[in-house]
Amino acid sequence: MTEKKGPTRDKEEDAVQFGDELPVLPIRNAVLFPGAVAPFDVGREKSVALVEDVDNFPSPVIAIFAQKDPATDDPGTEDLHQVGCAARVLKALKHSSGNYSLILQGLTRIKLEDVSQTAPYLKAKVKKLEETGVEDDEAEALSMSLRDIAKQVIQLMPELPREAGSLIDSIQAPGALADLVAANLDAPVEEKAQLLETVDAKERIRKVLRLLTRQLEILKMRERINSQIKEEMGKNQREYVLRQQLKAIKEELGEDDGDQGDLDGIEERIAKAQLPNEAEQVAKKQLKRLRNMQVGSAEYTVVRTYLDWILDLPWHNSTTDNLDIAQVRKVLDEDHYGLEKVKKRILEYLAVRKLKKDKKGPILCLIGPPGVGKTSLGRSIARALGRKFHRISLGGVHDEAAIRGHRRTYVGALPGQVIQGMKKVGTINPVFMLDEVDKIGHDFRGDPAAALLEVLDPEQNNTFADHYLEIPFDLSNVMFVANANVADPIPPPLRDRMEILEIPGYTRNEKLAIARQHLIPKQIEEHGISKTQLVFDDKAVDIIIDHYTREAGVRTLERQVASVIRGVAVKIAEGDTQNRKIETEDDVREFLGAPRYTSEVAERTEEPGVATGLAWTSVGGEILFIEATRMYGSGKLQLTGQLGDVMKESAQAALSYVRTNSERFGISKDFLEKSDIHIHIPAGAMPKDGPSAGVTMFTALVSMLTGVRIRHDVAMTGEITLRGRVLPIGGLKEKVLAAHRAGIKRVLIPERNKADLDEVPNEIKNDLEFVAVSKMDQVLEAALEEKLTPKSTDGATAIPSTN
Ligand SMILES: Nc1ncnc2c1ncn2[C@@H]1O[C@H](COP(=O)(O)OP(=O)(O)OP(=O)(O)O)[C@@H](O)[C@H]1O
Repeated sequence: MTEKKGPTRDKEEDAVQFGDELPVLPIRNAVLFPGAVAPFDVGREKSVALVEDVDNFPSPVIAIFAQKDPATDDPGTEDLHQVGCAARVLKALKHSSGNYSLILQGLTRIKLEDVSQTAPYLKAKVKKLEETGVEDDEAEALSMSLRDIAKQVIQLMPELPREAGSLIDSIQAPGALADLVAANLDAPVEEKAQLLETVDAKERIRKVLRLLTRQLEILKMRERINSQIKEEMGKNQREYVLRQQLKAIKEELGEDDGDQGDLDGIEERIAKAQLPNEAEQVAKKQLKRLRNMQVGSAEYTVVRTYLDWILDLPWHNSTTDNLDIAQVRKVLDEDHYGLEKVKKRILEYLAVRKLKKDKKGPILCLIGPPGVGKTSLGRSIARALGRKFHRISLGGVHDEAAIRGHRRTYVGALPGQVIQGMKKVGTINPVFMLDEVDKIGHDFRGDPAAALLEVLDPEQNNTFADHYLEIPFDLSNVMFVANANVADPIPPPLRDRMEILEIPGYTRNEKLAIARQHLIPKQIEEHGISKTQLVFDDKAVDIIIDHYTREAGVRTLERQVASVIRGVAVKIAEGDTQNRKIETEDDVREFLGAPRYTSEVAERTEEPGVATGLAWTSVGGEILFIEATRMYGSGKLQLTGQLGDVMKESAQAALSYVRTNSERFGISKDFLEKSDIHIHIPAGAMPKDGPSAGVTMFTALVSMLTGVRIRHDVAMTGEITLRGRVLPIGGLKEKVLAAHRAGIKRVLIPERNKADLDEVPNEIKNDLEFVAVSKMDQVLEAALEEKLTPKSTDGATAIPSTN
């Protein structure tokens, strides 16, 4: 739309007089409409001749016809559209080149008729075409919509002059309005020529409306696209400008904006890292992505972190194993006292590894109560082999992702503990300790045990797939060692892959030796005290073991020793130069306060009706007291102390056996007639179950009913039957150790458990008297202070007034 409009179109053309014959000026690529004022450049020979002759015309009016084909240089009438526009030459400006610029004002539609002259320029007869079409309501309505749409178009075309809108308002005649809009339409010459040919005003408006509406749609679309682009550009531009500013500020402050350099650094690292093929491909691809990303965007950070993970992993780094078995034995002995069986098995395991290079072997799993040195044995194996050590705690792990990581699509995703551990140790062959495999759980987030199986399986673990990493990682050189408190809860598929090595609790003498040889020297050194400044006498260590700890392992013992040493350290730091020897009860009390545990067996079993039993828990063996009492009632048996079903049933069985044999034991046979019996096992917060307390409950009942006390130095364990037999139980070794710790002298064990005594250390066996029993009568004989006298009369034992 390059034409400029003249002012309103009045009936001026009618005033213009022109004869039938007019000089013809062919124009290319444009159509002149009546009422329009437009500039034209004229350069063709004939056209220049025409312009130069204008002054000789009776009036400066010429005929303008558009060429059909703009390429025709010397058009005849057949090359022109047959409808054109008479125009007045308002101005003719001659250029130095000889060309002219004309300003023409379109006057009226004309039709080309006969040619009267072809040289020096075209002249032809023309016929004025009168506009047809009545100015009725329809014409009015059509021009209103034309005005409307034209205004919308003007709004969307900021390049048009502001007055265009008011110009449209000022033209009333529908035909003239159609011409005005047609002249300014963005349409091909062919279509404009057709508009010029349409003499009927209403018809013309319709055609213009069609073209204009199309233009409006195109403009709206352009607007939409523009605003979208602008929006995006705006965001990018803003970020770009801010980044440039940030860069400038950093430069001003002398800070290095090393992102690009950073990426070059990564490229170098990839080249040097000798990654496996797949990892290298991935790393290169990610680096390429990174280079095309906005530095500091969220995505950039994610990719950058991922690349760091790939590059930080030990794909090749390894330590050389020291498989000198004698040397390994020396290190294990240096770190741990005793544990002969376990150490022997570890040495065998390593010896096989030395001879047979394939890495398939069972996973060693150390099982025992807390503080017996399971974790520290793992550390010791690593030290002996010269490998790095890493510990993964599985206690309470419910989620598969803890082992195998989260997919990178998660916000804040990370690899699982295995890959994290590999990065931390930095070698492909560390010793990995899987802590507390018995505490592993599973829920809706997947089964960590299944993931762990994949980690441990030598068939699969050379291509371990972490969800975050997504590149296979070789774990086949890792030596896995597991530990747990008890074997039962370990998921069976995992247990199948493991070779269980049991570490029972320590005896008192072993604890003393461990303290003397390991814990005390280690703690003294850790606290920066010299060996002369502080000496522990064995007697003091015994006191700590007996009165300040009650455990199967040595963790509390180590803590208490450390407490004493800390106390001494404070004194030394305060300027006390005196060398100390911790020897007596008072010395210990000075640093540890009053004793925590006293032997309560004697005290508890002072009265009839209390028996000492032996239990086995995940933290080792324990002694427990079973109390029985009787009160007025109607023959009910009440059981308290959080007992499981099996234990309750064994209490029932014990009572039934007493009832069946009451008279033999010297108990009146109607002892239940007017009384209730209550059996309680204190330490009620701890759930207890299993049949092995049957013997103890039976003994407590008989003692209570006969009034004969149980020997305070006797403890017992065993399951009972209604026929009075004693059946074997589990965990004998732990139970015996617990009895020994509690100062018991005589232990009653089921006959069929006698073979298990082989596992009990000799020093303990020497301290204790074992009575193997197969019948309840034997139990009573060995446990009660007095022999029972059978009853032949009906005199029931009195119900105690207290209790
Ligand atoms: N036989 C031993 N010789 C020397 N030190 C020992 C021995 N047994 C345990 N210790 C020491 O006792 C402390 C506790 O051991 P550790 O932490 O390995 O126990 P743990 O069995 O792994 O316990 P948990 O099951 O609670 O993890 C460590 O300092 C360890 O060195």
